[in-house]
Order: sequence, then C-alpha cells, then structure tokens
Amino acid sequence: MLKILVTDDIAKMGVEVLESLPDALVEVRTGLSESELLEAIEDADALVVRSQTTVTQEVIRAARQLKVIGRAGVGVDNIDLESATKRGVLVINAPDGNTIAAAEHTFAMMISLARHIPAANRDLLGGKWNRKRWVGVELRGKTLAVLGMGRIGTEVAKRAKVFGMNVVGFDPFLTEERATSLGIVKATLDDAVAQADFITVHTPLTKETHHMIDSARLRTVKPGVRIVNCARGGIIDEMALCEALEDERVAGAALDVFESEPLREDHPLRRFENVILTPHLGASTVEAQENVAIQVAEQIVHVLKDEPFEHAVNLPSLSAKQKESLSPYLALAEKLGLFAAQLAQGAPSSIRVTYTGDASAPDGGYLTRTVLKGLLGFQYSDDINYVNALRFAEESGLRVQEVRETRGRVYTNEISLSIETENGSHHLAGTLYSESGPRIVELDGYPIDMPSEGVLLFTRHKDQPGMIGRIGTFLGDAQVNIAGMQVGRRESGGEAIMLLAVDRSVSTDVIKQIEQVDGISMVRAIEL
Ligand SMILES: NC(=O)C1=CN([C@@H]2O[C@H](COP(=O)(O)OP(=O)(O)OC[C@H]3O[C@@H](n4cnc5c(N)ncnc54)[C@H](O)[C@@H]3O)[C@@H](O)[C@H]2O)C=CC1
Ligand SMILES: O=C(O)CCC(=O)C(=O)O
Repeated sequence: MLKILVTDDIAKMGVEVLESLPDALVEVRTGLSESELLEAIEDADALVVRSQTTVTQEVIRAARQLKVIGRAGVGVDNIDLESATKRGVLVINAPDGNTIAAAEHTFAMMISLARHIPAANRDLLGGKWNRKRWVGVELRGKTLAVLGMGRIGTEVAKRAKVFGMNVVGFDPFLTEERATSLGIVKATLDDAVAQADFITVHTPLTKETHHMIDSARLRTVKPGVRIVNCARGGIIDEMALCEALEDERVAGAALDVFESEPLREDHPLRRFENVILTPHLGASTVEAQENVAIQVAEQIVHVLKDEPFEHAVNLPSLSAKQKESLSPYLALAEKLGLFAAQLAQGAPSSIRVTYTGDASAPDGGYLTRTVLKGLLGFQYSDDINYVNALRFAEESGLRVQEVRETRGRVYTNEISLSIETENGSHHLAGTLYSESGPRIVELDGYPIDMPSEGVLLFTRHKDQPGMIGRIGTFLGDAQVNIAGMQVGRRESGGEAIMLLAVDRSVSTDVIKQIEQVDGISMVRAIEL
C-alpha cells in the first residue's frame, strides 16, 4: 500500500487523480502542526503541498520512504531542495497551471493601484462619496518594467501591450529576438527601474533576487512609481519600501506575497492607504487550482508507477524527443554501472563514461546519473537514485567525467566505463542491439559479446590447457549450470579471460575454490 499525504488544500480533482492509483491510501490532512507533520510523513511515499506547508530538513529526515514531493504550484521555496536531493527525494511542481491566474492577479493589482479601487471602495463602504479624492492615472502610455520575463512576466507584458503601455523587460534569459517578437524592449535592471512608471517583479526568490528592490534601488526610481509584487516576498525589501512610501518616492504598492506569511497584524505595510495587500491569492482561481492539482497529481502517479514523468525540479529537464532517444539506453547504463561495481570491488576514485555514436546525444547527464545509480547503489546504498547519484559521487570524492563521441568505432552506439579504484582500474563497454537488447561487448580490453543480464562469472587467468574444464568442474559440482560462454586472449600462453553466463548464483565457497586454481588471477561473480 502506497501512502500519499496531502497537507495543503488542493482541488478535489487532484485528490481524485491520486486516488485512482491502485493500492494507494490518500490522506488529506491540512493544518498539521510541525510535530503532527513529522509523524504523518514517516511512512508516506509521496507528499503533496501548496505554499502553506514548509518542508524542512527535519521533515525530509523523518520520512523513511518518501519518493516524491509534489508542489501544486510553481514556487518551491517552501521545500528544502538541498535536503530532498541529498535523500534522493524527487521534487516536482506544476509550472504552468497557474500562470494566467497570477498574471491576471498582477494586472488586477496594477489597475487597482492606478485607480485607487480598494481605497475608494473602503471610503464608500464607510459612508463617503468622495469623487475628487480618488483621481487615478491611466496605464496607456506609461512604462512598465517587468523584472523576470518567464511564464508569468511574459503574460503580464502581453496584457500591458494591449493596454497601450511601453514595456521594458529585464531577465538574463531574455533575448533581443524574443523581446522584439513580444513588442517590448530588453533592458538592464538599472535602466528598467529608472524609467518605469510601474514595476512588477516575476522572478523566483533566490540569493540573486533577494532584495533585488532594496533601499539603494528605490533611490533610483522615477518619483511616483507604483510597484507590484505577485511573485515572492523578499524580492522587495519591505522595510525599504515602507520608507520610500513614507517619503512619497513610491506612489503606491500592491503586494500579494510577503517576507513572512501570514503578514503579521502590526506590520507597517498595513498602515498605508496607498498600499494594496492580498493574502497570497495570485493562484487562487478555480481554474488554476484545478490545473495545478491535476498536473501535480498526474506526475506523482507516474513517479509512483515508475513511469516517465515531467516537471522535476531537482533533475535536469529534457524535451520529449530527448527522453524518447534516451530511454533505450537507461537499462544498458544501469547494468554497466552494476557490472563495474562488482568487477571493481573497491571504492572508486574516478569514473569516465564515454558515449559513442547514437548514445552520444545530449541528455542532461541522465545516463551518467544512471550509471552512478548502478555503481554506487550496489556499493553503498539502495537509497541512491537518479536524484542524488551525482551529489553522492561529489560528496564521496568520486571524480566523474563524461565524454561524447558522435562517431562509433565498431558499434553504432556504445557506452563505455573506465573506472579507477584503490585496487586498480577496469574498463568495460556495452552496446544496444535492436533485436537482442543490452550487451556487454568489452571487458578489461578484451572484446566479448554477452547479454547484460542474469548471473555471470568472470575470470582472468593464464592461457593454459585445462583451465576452462577445471572451472566448469567446480561449477558442476555445485550444481551451477553453464548457459553461455565467451573466452578471449591476446596471445597463446599469455593472459586470457572467460565470461560465463550461469543459471544461478555462485556461492562464495565456489568462488574461493576457483581462486585457488593455479593460474587464476581474478574471479568475479556478477549479478545483473
Ligand atoms: N502569487 C502567487 O500566488 C504566485 C506566485 N508565483 C511566483 O511567480 C514567480 C514567477 O513564476 P513563473 O513566471 O511561473 O516562473 P518562470 O520560471 O517561468 O519565470 C521566472 C523568470 O525569472 C527569471 N529570473 C531568474 N532569476 C532572475 C534574476 N536574478 N533577474 C531577473 N530575472 C530572473 C528567469 O530567467 C525566468 O525567466 C515565481 O516566484 C513563482 O513562485 C507563481 C504563481 C502564483
Ligand atoms: O498555492 C498557492 O496558492 C500559491 C501559488 C504560488 O505561489 C506558486 O505557485 O508559486
């Protein structure tokens, strides 16, 4: 039975998708205290949150079998990504389900600021009819600076154009071509802020964007600017904003998100009549909540069913085409890693993975993660997976190198590993035949051809009469049937190798007996 814990309010349709997973127990438990969450997460396989639940290092540590955390929304700043990655817990989000809701909320905030709608409404409800006090400004002809031209920033920019605004965009990934096609001007942060009548921020909260709008920046604004934040609290320094509102450099601000949520009752921002505050409502539309809940629930179901999934935050993202060309090589890469672990039998200090021919297409490092999953998963812990394999390698001092060669020398595709350990170095290679699947085609410099599956016995020995027979006798006495055999040598009487496919595991006792045979230099039982 798989347990899926949902700790924030998500749309019912998302819960239904989760419940469609056979053998799943979906527990919706919102408003948990920290200690209740620590207890509830212990036996959960998946956790679904919005922004209310803070997924700390302690929460991730308390989870004994957590595979995936799903964020029904975009921002994952409430999840300790570093801890999740270290523990091999996949984090996924729903990146575009609430884009329009957030863009429309931003626009509602901007228009409300321009026309004093909340203040006029308050006044009127208080019994007044004050037409002179609430004279606004038009958006048409004004300059809007959009800081962060991702999904939401782009939708805001498009809407602003329709309202007749001049839009300047700041984003390190905004190209001149894209800016031109959107009818906006690409600008630096300094230029965008200095010329804007309205500023709206749409970046994630990161080390770089934390207090991107601070007191120094607020001294460079056009007097009378209006500022909107529907992205993340902390991008604008709230205290600096209060000062700028106080001395009227800023004519108004509209904020949906705060440095600390919920906004405390005595927060100075609550004192300004020209400040509009909403309680993190950017994504709160029926449509957006259904979209993100369904999107994240579907991906969680895929993850738990071990099917291809999308929107991983702590794995490189791949296009559908990349995924398609990569998938046949995953099994080969993992088997090679597993083979190398049993061949090398020692802590690896470096590994070079060479992808050749059709296997060399860029893959965001997925295949190397897969090789490492096989290698380190066997040597260290079953908990090593695609998510934490590279991190684990880094932390254990394993140097990882990737080489890509577009033209195959012998095979149309090949993955080869060169691995150094305290006990020496090994080299192996595999290829994928369309008709017979993954095969091992090279071992320590000897060409061979064997399916990479089942139980194998590998020996290095002196090329002399009787070796194969004696090894065969030990196996026969132990009732181990030989299903296939490959031998190789460089020169008569020199070193030779043998790779046997056998029908069942070879015991340590039998390995020890074979090791005693005169002329044997290495024996390895390998289970793939
Ligand atoms: N208020 C709410 O309820 C909601 C808030 N959000 C928040 O809105 C923000 C934007 O979301 P999306 O547009 O979906 O994300 P996105 O990932 O599509 O766009 C973010 C953009 O910010 C840019 N960026 C990153 N660092 C930057 C920097 N230092 N300077 C300038 N640009 C930088 C990126 O290049 C990217 O283009 C996120 O913080 C998200 O959490 C999203 C949905 C609802
Ligand atoms: O879950 C929510 O309503 C917040 C949405 C949000 O902030 C996000 O998606 O980044």
